[in-house]
Amino acid sequence: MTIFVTGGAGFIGPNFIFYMMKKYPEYRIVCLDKLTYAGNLSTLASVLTKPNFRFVKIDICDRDAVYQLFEEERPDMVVNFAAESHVDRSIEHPEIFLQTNIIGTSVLLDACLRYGIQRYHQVSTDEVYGDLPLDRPDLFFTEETPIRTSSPYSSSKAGADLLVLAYYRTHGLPVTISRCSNNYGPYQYPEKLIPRMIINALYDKPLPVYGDGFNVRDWLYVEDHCHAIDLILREGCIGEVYNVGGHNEMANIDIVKLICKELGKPESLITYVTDRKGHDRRYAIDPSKIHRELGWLPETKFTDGIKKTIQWYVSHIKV
Ligand SMILES: Cc1cn([C@H]2C[C@H](O)[C@@H](COP(=O)(O)OP(=O)(O)O[C@H]3O[C@H](C)C(=O)[C@H](O)[C@H]3O)O2)c(=O)[nH]c1=O
Repeated sequence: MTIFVTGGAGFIGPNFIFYMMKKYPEYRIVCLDKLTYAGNLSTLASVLTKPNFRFVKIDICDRDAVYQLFEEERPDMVVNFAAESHVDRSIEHPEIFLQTNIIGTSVLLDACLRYGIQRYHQVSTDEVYGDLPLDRPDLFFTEETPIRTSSPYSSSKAGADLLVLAYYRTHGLPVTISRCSNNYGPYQYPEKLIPRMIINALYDKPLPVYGDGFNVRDWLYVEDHCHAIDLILREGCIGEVYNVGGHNEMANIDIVKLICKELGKPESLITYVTDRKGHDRRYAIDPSKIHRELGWLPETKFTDGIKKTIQWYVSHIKV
């Protein structure tokens, strides 16, 4: 079994590589990564010299290079984590997001068609469903919730999802899609809420909270997400979408206060700043489909996951 993991030097990608190499030591993993600002080859140091691992610096938009790699390796599966993922950056530079997230996906799909594949899995996001109001805690995103994007980032991810489903319908390509909620854990680039707040707090720098701080996200520990993708690869139905959520809604301000408390830092570091344009209010996933069909549930309690995450950053940052 050879698996291509794109975006494997980013955040969720390397966590998935470690998860799979530990669980399936007989698999060959080929990591494809462009090494953008958010990628870091040293993350993969512990696996780089393993005989069943190969790293290839490659842009998934580079059709010739991608085809060449498919020719050499003939992968059985492709799991596509490669994406520009930061909403704020997508507002400033949408074109990079359209390029990597849509064109890159289309190149991978074409390569899968050309060389044949057992499974193409697209790692997507709950942001394709838009947002939910704060005063309707009874509402959740299901797989039937209409696509209704807010940002260039989520629009590019929705476009990619539609393309993936079109390759299933048109060509019968064996695809699956997972739409996850906000991930947290080790190796996340510190532009995202949790690592940014941990690192700023460690340096006693201001903690910039957008708007009123009451926007809600549904936090999922990255290892639980990796487990869900593994299950979808093995037992998921071709052509299906699975929502993967932490069932763990929290307001941003509560997370920032918790981080201050865990690190023994004063809440006076918290600074309210101008809100993100088009800022989604609340994300909340109904994970009942993946639970019912594949038996998956998030296992990591937020109180444990956030402690592990803080500990990881503390041990990797020199203050
Ligand atoms: C960086 C930052 C963020 N925020 C707020 C904005 C959001 O309400 C929340 C989380 O923001 P973040 O940018 O970490 O993540 P989202 O915009 O929710 O999107 C994330 O989760 C989904 C599922 C993806 O698919 C995205 O790729 C991923 O970036 O904290 C602040 O208040 N201050 C800050 O400095």
